[in-house]
Amino acid sequence: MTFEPGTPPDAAATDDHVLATWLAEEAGRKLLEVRTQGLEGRELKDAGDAAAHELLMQLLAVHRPDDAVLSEEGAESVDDKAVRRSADAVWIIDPLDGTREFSEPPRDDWAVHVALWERTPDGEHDGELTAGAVAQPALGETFNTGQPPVVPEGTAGRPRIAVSRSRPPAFVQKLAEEIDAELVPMGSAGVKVMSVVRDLTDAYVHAGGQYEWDSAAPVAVAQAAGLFTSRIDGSPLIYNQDDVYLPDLIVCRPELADTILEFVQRNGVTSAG
Ligand SMILES: Nc1ncnc2c1ncn2[C@@H]1O[C@H](COP(=O)(O)O)[C@@H](OP(=O)(O)O)[C@H]1O
Ligand SMILES: [Mg+2]
Repeated sequence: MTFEPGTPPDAAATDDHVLATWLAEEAGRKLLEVRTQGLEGRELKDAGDAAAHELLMQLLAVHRPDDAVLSEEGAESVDDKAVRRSADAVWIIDPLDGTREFSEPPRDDWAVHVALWERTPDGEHDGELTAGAVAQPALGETFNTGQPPVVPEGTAGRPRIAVSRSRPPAFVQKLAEEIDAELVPMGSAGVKVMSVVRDLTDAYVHAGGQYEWDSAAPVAVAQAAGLFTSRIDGSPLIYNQDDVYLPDLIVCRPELADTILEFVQRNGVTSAG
């Protein structure tokens, strides 16, 4: 059966958490369909990126016509950026995070990210993340800020650190040796953050490059679940900036934060990794 977008729950008209969750799940359904079309490699990656982006843009135009959108797959013009920077509400989306893993069925470590940034004129920064959802369609799970996940009690004796499958930063290897942690490779920034939420790992530490869309929705969910989140220098993660390059982050169980921050500082780790 060919995918047709459905209609969101009534609550999505006024509840951004519900809309974010529904959008991530609809894009996930679309991506699962694309995966059945017999494409491989680069063609499958490109088809997935494009299909999920177009669907989310179309649905946001219908359901939140007044809001701006920042998408990994959208080439942002100077005018688009001006609109986004002056908007009161900006959806920050990564239609397909973990594109490489999406193109390697039956891997399930890829995700759809949908986050909402809202302006807070009296806040310390221009605004903050106020809603988000991370769908892992091949797992049949969506994590969201409306019903924040409950992080289980830590089960691991040794800490486990989620890292990129394809480009694990060298300093994370050194951190793991120093604190006797195990490295757990997997695709997708969203999946790595959700692995901390799900107690499959205890931390995700990254530097060396990433963009706002790679972390916005996962960080919104992690914050709602009570996890520690920051840049590697301990400063807050700030979204909807002029330059959307946001190359480093830490998401971890609160009890690990001091250890990781102290390691980063002592070893002079920079956002370049
Ligand atoms: N050094 C880097 N520079 C730019 N983007 C990076 C990066 N390392 C990871 N990313 C992005 O972060 C996401 C997770 O990567 P990884 O699975 O290797 O941890 C990927 O998003 P996309 O799949 O949306 O491109 C990837 O492009
Ligand atoms: Mg991404």
